[in-house]
Amino acid sequence: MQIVILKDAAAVAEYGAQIFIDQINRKSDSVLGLATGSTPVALYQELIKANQANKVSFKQVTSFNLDEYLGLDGDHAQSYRFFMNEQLFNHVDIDKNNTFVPPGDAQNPITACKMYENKISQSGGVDVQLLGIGRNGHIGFNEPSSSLASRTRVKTLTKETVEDNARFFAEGEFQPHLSITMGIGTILEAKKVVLLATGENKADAIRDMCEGAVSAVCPASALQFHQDAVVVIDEAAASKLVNAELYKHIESENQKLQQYLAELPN
Ligand SMILES: N[C@@H]1[C@@H](O)[C@H](O)[C@@H](COP(=O)(O)O)O[C@@H]1O
Repeated sequence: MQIVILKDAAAVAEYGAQIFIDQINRKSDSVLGLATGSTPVALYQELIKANQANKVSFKQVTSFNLDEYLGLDGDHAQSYRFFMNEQLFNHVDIDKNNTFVPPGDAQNPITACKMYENKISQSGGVDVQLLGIGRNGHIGFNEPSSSLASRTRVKTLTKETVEDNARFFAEGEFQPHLSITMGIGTILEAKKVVLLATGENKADAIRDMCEGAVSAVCPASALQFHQDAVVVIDEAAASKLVNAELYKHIESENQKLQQYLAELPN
């Protein structure tokens, strides 16, 4: 795990966005795994800015979102499809036909999950997967106790997650307690994974993910098994890490190495 600790949320968004921009500029038909929640919004803003400044083009990009509420169709203002359109897709040159979000309105959600998995495989697999993290360590909607080998499936949300996400729903409005989410096994197959977290309320989850045992109690800890997982966090989210100084030291050494490699003659 590469753990990058930056001063604030704006720096986290910029750093994360640059990974995606570099990826697309290296491979124009990249397959991106995308995430919702409030944390990625600033990263999406950076991508929109870069697209509008012609620094990156999404014309040949394909995307797969992590998850969706079961029971909401894509026109529902709280659906993750709607969120992605509003926060990113409507503002960049991506072909929306190449953007996939699990169908929250599927008549048969079990079949829909299998089809979603097949679609990811047919696309060649995800090149870079963006992730946020829930306060309880969930990724996508893989709540504690999720199998670390799980595939895309229907998951029940915990009371904590329903409460955390209630802020987006109007009082009395139907709020789903079920979701369709990529599994942890699905996420681990992405060639690269970038997890962003900001703010003190994520500090426990970040500590458990990076320094705790690999366990279904903290689903994000499965990323310890990923060969190329980058955790980009601000000082507040890093505040409970025992080895924060070590990670900063490694990062500064890593940057010197990158600089050295960049200056090597071809
Ligand atoms: N399914 C999403 C997750 O993918 C996201 O990581 C989490 C944290 O969201 P936020 O970034 O708003 O804290 O919220 C939801 O539960």
